[in-house]
Amino acid sequence: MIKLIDICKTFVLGDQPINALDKINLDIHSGEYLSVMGPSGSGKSTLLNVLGLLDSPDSGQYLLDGIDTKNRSEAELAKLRSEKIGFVFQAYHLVPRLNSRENIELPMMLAGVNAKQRRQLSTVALERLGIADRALHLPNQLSGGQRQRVALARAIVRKPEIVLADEPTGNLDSRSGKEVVDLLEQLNNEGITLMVVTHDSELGARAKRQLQMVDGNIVQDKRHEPC
Ligand SMILES: Nc1ncnc2c1ncn2[C@@H]1O[C@H](COP(=O)(O)OP(=O)(O)OP(=O)(O)O)[C@@H](O)[C@H]1O
Repeated sequence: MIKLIDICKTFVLGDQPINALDKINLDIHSGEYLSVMGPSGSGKSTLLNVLGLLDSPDSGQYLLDGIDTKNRSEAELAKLRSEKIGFVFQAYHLVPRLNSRENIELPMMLAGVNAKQRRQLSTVALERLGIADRALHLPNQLSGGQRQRVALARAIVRKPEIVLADEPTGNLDSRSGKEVVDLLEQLNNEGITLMVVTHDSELGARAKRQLQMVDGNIVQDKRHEPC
């Protein structure tokens, strides 16, 4: 489903180049559940951003469902993103002046989905995430856990093939965090590929495949042995 070949991404701060991704090679198959761990600055978020087509690599090849993502226009990338990828971020990234339903519908609106279909899909997502009674609330009228549910509803509303989650429980208390993880894992059980970046070793250990990054390299790629 995903193939990264010799992916490099360098940031230059002053005259100091930083190899955030240093020749990354990675194959991800449909339905996998991966965690990405590693020290701060090791390249985890950069990897997620490249996978999510939010950032482009400087060199190397990224194939998504066999499609070479290189030299694509922003419109083509946006289409691929909206059809195939859902994002969940630590800071939720909800639009403050839009209510839950509007936040969930916003990416569909930008993608040109008609109002009736948007309404149908957002209703299903709101119910699925247990926040139907919060449809008209603004983000600042919601708890952290509820905000993350809205963000999750927005991520899955168009049934993406892969959900990329960057510290999805980072701002949540342990109970809300567990609920969000349970929801993500349910999605994975239904076949969605799931990749979670986390500093939380307990959360990372739940994934069936665990990647460890150091200095822009994947230094460990461990799979759970079945009992
Ligand atoms: N936009 C940018 N400009 C300059 N340097 C950047 C930029 N984004 C990331 N970096 C650098 O690239 C390296 C990798 O950053 P990245 O955010 O991917 O690490 P991370 O493992 O996700 O860290 P953390 O766990 O702290 O979130 C870091 O050294 C960071 O300072």
